[in-house]
Amino acid sequence: MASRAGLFLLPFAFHSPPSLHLGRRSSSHLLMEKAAAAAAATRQITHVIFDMDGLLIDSEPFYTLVQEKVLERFNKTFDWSLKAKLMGKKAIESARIFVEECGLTGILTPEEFLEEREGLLQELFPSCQLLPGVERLISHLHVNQIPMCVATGSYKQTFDLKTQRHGEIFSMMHHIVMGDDPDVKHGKPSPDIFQVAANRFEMNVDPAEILVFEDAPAGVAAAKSAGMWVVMVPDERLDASHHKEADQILTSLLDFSPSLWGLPPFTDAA
Ligand SMILES: O=P(O)(O)OC[C@H](O)CO
Ligand SMILES: [Mg+2]
Repeated sequence: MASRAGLFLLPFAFHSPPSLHLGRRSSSHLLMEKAAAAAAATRQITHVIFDMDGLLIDSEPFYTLVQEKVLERFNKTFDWSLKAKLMGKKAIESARIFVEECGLTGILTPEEFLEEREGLLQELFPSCQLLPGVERLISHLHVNQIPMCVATGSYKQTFDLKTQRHGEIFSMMHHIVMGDDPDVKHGKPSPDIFQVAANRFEMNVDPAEILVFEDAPAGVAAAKSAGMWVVMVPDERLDASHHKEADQILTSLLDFSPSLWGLPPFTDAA
């Protein structure tokens, strides 16, 4: 379980391929290996890819609220074990899972569910706020000229609604890849969206020099399949069994330490 201190580094030697995991250790082992891993960190991160929903902006509670509303009509309840399967996926893919898992096949089609959900979300999305630590980290990476981008399962239409108040932050991104991008054949947990995002940086980037920030199990799996490192910032209601694949778990981006990944350290005391 990630320590409440917020920093939990899975034990691995930084020079090993990011997909190699040694599994969990006791906490004392962890602390030793964390120090060893940090000291042995030869892997320099040169580029960063951010997930969006639930990582940069607080849109996930709106998805939960609306999905609860839809289920109320059928006297069914929504829970986090289902949410864990939906997060980060392309809209139509998560809709199919929702209808099937909730036993609504033949009653509500995924397309009908999406239409109802997106209709309810239209009013909520414009009030999406940035999550803690986002503005500080993105501004810091921008000032230090670290290339970064966004890779989100959100479609363009909902992306514009969610980000309309945060133009300055998203303007610091080199590019933004969305769920309805024609080059993204499969949604997370397929690696497609992170591979497309990596290929759109100015220069060829070794996936092992890319750090991904994600909140969802599907996103973490996609980043690992793409051969990248991944910091997971999960909602505290997400069961810890979904944390396994991440290279680091944080309770908030406020706890992120850039120098642990070879990135320029924060200079403010914040
Ligand atoms: O990839 P994310 O986390 O920005 O999320 C995408 C949403 O789940 C879109 O439906
Ligand atoms: Mg997300």
